Amino acid sequence: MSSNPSTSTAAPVVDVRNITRRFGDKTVLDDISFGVERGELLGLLGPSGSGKTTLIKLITGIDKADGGSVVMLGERMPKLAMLQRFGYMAQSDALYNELTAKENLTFFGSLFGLKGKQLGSRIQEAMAIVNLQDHLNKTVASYSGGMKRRLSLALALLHEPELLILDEPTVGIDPVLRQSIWHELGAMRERGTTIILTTHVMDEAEKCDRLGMIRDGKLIAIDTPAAIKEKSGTATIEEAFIVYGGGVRA
Ligand SMILES: Nc1ncnc2c1ncn2[C@@H]1O[C@H](COP(=O)(O)OP(=O)(O)OP(=O)(O)O)[C@@H](O)[C@H]1O
Repeated sequence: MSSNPSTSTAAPVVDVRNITRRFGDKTVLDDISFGVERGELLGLLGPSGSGKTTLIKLITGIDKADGGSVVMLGERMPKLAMLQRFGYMAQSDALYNELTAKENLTFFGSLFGLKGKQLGSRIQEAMAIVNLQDHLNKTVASYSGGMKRRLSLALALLHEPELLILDEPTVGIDPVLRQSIWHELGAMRERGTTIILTTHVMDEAEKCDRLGMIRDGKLIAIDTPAAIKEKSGTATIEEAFIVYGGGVRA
């Protein structure tokens, strides 16, 4: 892996180096390093409170590390101008409830520089991906929790960013739609989109190119799901997590 992300075509899309984040006297992320390659789908897996969202916020530049660095697409984060270069879906939906889905999409689309016919067709495409095309003109206040998650995902996809950062994208989404969203994420990855997401769901973890397993703020393993299982001598990711996290290697 290149040490200079701005000069090599093989440079990671995201390069996290020795990241540490503390809140008060609590170390929430402890010396985490990894790179994400172009077109890779990296899953971050870990129990509640392990530090996944904190890590995502540091990558996006919403939060700043106490130590270490994040370089995204060759730029040291945080950097405001980078907001247009990636799509971000936060854990809690950042939507205007009193506006319709279309108005939300139009507003965020214009922030990303989309307008006219292009904006209109992107709105249709993004809403079709999350199967909300029939609910475009409803106010967000009338949406269910799962519909709001899906609209948040449509917003993150709207400007076809080269990097997608999704914090628990499929929470509250039924299994059928979850599968179709994963299908779409796979298609985007095939087209070269780099995807970083967090998940609690083990069968989703299996679909990632690589998995970063986080426990108590430490990256306890990062590898392909197959390699993680092989190295831990386990049949499932869930078991591997226990082996890595608890140190009770088979
Ligand atoms: N702004 C903050 N101030 C103080 N503590 C925080 C802050 N943000 C996060 N934490 C703490 O950092 C730890 C990691 O939180 P984080 O939200 O990153 O975990 P997570 O793995 O994303 O959990 P979940 O899966 O439940 O979303 C938790 O103990 C949390 O209480």
